[in-house]
Amino acid sequence: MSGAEGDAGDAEGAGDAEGAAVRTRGLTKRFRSGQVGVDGVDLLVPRGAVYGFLGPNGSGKTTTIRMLLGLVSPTAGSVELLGTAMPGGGAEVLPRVGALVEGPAFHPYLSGEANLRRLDAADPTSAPGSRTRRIGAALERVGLTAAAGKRYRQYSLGMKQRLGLAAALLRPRDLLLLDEPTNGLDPQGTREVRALVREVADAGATVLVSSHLLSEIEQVCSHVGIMSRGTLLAQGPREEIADEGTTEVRVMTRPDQRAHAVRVLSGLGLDGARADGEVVAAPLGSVAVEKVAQAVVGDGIDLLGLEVRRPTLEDVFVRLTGEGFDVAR
Ligand SMILES: Nc1ncnc2c1ncn2[C@@H]1O[C@H](COP(=O)(O)OP(=O)(O)OP(=O)(O)O)[C@@H](O)[C@H]1O
Repeated sequence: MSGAEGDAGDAEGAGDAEGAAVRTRGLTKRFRSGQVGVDGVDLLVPRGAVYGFLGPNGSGKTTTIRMLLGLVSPTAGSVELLGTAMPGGGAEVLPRVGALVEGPAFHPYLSGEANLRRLDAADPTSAPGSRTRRIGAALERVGLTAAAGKRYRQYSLGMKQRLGLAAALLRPRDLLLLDEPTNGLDPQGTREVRALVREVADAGATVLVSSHLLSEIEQVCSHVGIMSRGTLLAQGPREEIADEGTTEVRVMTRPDQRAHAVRVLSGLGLDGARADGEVVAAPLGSVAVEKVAQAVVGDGIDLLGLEVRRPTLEDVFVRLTGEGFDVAR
């Protein structure tokens, strides 16, 4: 795992920093109120990554994404998108960047389709001749074809999110920055967003996608960054981050045999063996799981089940912060 504390050596290991799609150094935002929303964040999103930008509500994800896009000016620190310094290089690089951020400028009385038409027409680099086809394709990709003619103000939150995504996808992008794209979507919509993220990544784009719901996004990410209270606690390839957690063995026995099972596991050198609800659990360490099974059965305990539980990102998050992650809406 790359420590987020500006450990350049580790951070380079997460990808070629020169070829990073997003690179920030010491990115900081102090609001007028004096509150520090983002504090010294060194983001490194390698090209081609799907980077899950994870953290509970209020941890600083939106403010960071807004600073990446030049919508909020940092108090300190620097931003590079696709190798170009922001905000100075915005005119050059932003056409290659699609963004979904809260409150996009959609007109409430125009239909979804008419809104996209306006946005597309405002883009000096988009060809008018292919506009209708481009808009139709974007609406189709986000599943809004049927609601294309409905006024924006009549859209549900999920439909608004989809239209925001369609706007981000109006043209081919090298980088997509999506702030909470699954907000307001039902499970089916959430699955569709994941599929869409996979699709644009497969086509070669880099995607940074924020979420306060780990479970919604974790499976689609190649990399993750974990935010808490304005700081980036960890970032790197997802597998490496998850490996920082502890693999546990969980033994199911009859209730009257649990204390006995705890003793057997402790006898194998598994420190921290304990009865945990219906099971007896312990960090597995370097002990092979079959040894655990043999020892339990060998000592006359009825082994009703055995599970090896690999650490999830949520376990890692809880260990790093001492706090729970939002797991439900
Ligand atoms: N304009 C502002 N003025 C003062 N404080 C702000 C402002 N914008 C955000 N904050 C504060 O900065 C912190 C980070 O907010 P931010 O919206 O970046 O978090 P987030 O991780 O995106 O959360 P969420 O998932 O709820 O959007 C919060 O404590 C928030 O209240």
